[in-house]
Amino acid sequence: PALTPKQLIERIMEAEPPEIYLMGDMKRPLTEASVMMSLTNLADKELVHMISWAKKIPGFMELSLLDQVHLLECCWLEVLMIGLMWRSVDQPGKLIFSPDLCLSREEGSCVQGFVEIFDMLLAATARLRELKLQKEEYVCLKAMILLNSNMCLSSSDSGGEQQGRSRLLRLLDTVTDALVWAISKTGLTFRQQYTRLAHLLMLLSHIRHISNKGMDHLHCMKMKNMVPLYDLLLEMLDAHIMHSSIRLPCP
Ligand SMILES: Cc1cc(O)cc2c1CC(c1ccc(O)cc1)=C2c1ccccc1
Repeated sequence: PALTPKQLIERIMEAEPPEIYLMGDMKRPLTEASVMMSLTNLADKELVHMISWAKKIPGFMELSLLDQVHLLECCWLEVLMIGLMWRSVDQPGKLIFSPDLCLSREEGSCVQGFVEIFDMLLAATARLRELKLQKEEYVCLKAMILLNSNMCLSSSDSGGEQQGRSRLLRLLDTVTDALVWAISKTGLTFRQQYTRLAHLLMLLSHIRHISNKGMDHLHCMKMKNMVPLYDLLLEMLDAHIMHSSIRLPCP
């Protein structure tokens, strides 16, 4: 039986991952190495929760295992980043990586090449604040990032693949219906509702852009042995590098 938009949102809200504490792992003073070490430590923990989050999204488990892996490989940093933005929405000028790891852009500048990406993250976060993003809208957007990451690593176009693709698109439509439902609860006029839908969806292209910049930066950090990427993270990073055509030289 198909879920109503309200029921789908309730299921996705329940799937939300817990807040991760670094447990005092953040060594002061901040150095490039200590920041990247802490972010790697944090992200590695978050990825474990991200996988169980995805499996709780109704319909995700019905996709082929290959599709499930491809979607997560493609969007994991986008999902981490929209989560970061959501946690930071009430604290202008700061990025709340975790309750015990908040960085200002000055502190971020201690990592070479970080401040440009920080500013993009802070600007996108300011946009969420301006839009007064609701949690119901946030969880729909995050699920759309996963389902819309378009299997950028899509395999051959066999018959099964076509069936998988149409199932994925139907799933994406159910989350779109849930987002439209969440927006309709904000008491806006119809015109204001579809304008808000456009504003929220346009944010997704910024998040993809910031994630691509972050992935390039992370790759350079890895090449400089700045981040001890753990197995899961290494696989995720390598999947991106393997499938990205042009690799800019590390600055
Ligand atoms: C801007 C930038 C540049 C960069 O090189 C790396 C990262 C980031 C942000 C970020 C991040 C981590 C956790 C989050 O919850 C949200 C974002 C990471 C990062 C670090 C190590 C492993 C994985 C991801």
